Amino acid sequence: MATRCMSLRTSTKTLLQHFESRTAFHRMRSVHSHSLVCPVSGPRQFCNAYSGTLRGIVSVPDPNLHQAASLALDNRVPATVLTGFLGSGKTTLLNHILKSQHGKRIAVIENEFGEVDIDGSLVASHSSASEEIIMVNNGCLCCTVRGDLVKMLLELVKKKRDKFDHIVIETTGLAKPAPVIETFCSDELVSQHVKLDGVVTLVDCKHAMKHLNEVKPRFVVNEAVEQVAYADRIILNKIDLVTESELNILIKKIKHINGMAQIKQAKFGSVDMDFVLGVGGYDLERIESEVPGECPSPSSHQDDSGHEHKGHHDHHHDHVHDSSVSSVSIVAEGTLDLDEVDDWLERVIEEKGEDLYRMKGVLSVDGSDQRYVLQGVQSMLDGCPGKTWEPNEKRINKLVFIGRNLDETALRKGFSGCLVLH
Ligand SMILES: Nc1nc2c(ncn2[C@@H]2O[C@H](COP(=O)(O)OP(=O)(O)OP(=O)(O)O)[C@@H](O)[C@H]2O)c(=O)[nH]1
Repeated sequence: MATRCMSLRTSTKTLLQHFESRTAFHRMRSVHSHSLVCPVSGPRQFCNAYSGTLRGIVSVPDPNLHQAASLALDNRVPATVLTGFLGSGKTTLLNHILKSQHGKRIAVIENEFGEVDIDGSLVASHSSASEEIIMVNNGCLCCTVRGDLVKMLLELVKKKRDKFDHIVIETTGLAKPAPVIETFCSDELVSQHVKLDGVVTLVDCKHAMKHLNEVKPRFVVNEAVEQVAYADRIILNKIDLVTESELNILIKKIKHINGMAQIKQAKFGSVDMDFVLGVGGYDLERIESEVPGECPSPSSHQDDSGHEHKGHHDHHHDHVHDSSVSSVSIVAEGTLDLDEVDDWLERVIEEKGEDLYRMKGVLSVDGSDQRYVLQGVQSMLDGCPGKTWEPNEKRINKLVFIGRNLDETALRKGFSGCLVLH
């Protein structure tokens, strides 16, 4: 049975220990009492949210509870977070989801600013009666009503678990996705019953560029950028309102921010349901198909500041700090010293703090015939051994980082430092 860790990165050698101890959960816990390990097929117990400067593994779950949980198959209910700027088409997509024939019973959590639940009535009037629609009013899920989200998720799974198969959470257009995502990891009870399936971001093709380019005061988050950065799936909606060249410029911009998410174009949120539901964006088992095999912008590209990078396939040019949110993809052949990777990623997380949004990777580890897959959200890391390399297969490492002020040169250097030279 493979093991998995989900941890705040403080102690060293964690990845290595998880890799080496993948068949020995109990041994693992005693060897590395700070780690949080659970079987790959069982429910993730919880992980720890970053809290200020406190960086440590907070607790180890009760072994009995953990064992019981690991025995049960993962029957947690999947949850999709629907995000996107004001008016981008979230409610339109939600109605599409509720009316489509996907065979899933959907519970909806709506988050509406203001006292009148307009979106709720819009959704309710369009959908069949079987869906459960819960409103969270007067606040934004990402801040004031995050506790309400926890309460609602728990109420849903405890009292009505047999009535639905999937939860869709529509956030307000001004919501920051990170705190909502963290709710699924940092709340122990929620993570026992609900698993985050994916973050689906709606982009209003007509107005997105303006919002993405908006310069905010220092320390003020550009929500539109963050919503794109955290997405597992991006729907470029309202394509009927833009020209092809406008659309292409927008796509380039979005891929620069998030080189990992799959993108689809749509009118009135009309996309296949398997693009939205059952994404598995946080499943280590599916990481490999999610990590792109190439750098997202192989040709020369222009960033927000308008300065051009004479890029080429492997981006080996000197890249100064990009002050915006962007993604850096590393695709390179070779084998890595997992111990070094562990130290390096720990340093990256320490240094970047909350500026590191998302990370996914498939690594070739020295001395092992299995891939090592990992993913992270901010300071949380989750990793485990994956599929076996074929005997003659090229061992290509793929790593994608999405965040603010990413120093591509430093990331590439850090990665190279972990390669084993034979
Ligand atoms: N032309 C056009 N209009 C669209 C499209 N998708 C949605 N709309 C319209 O855009 C408006 C806003 O759509 P909503 O689905 O309410 O957007 P929302 O993201 O839920 O809006 P907020 O809840 O205010 O953030 C509605 O009038 C929709 O009918 C599209 O693809 N093309």
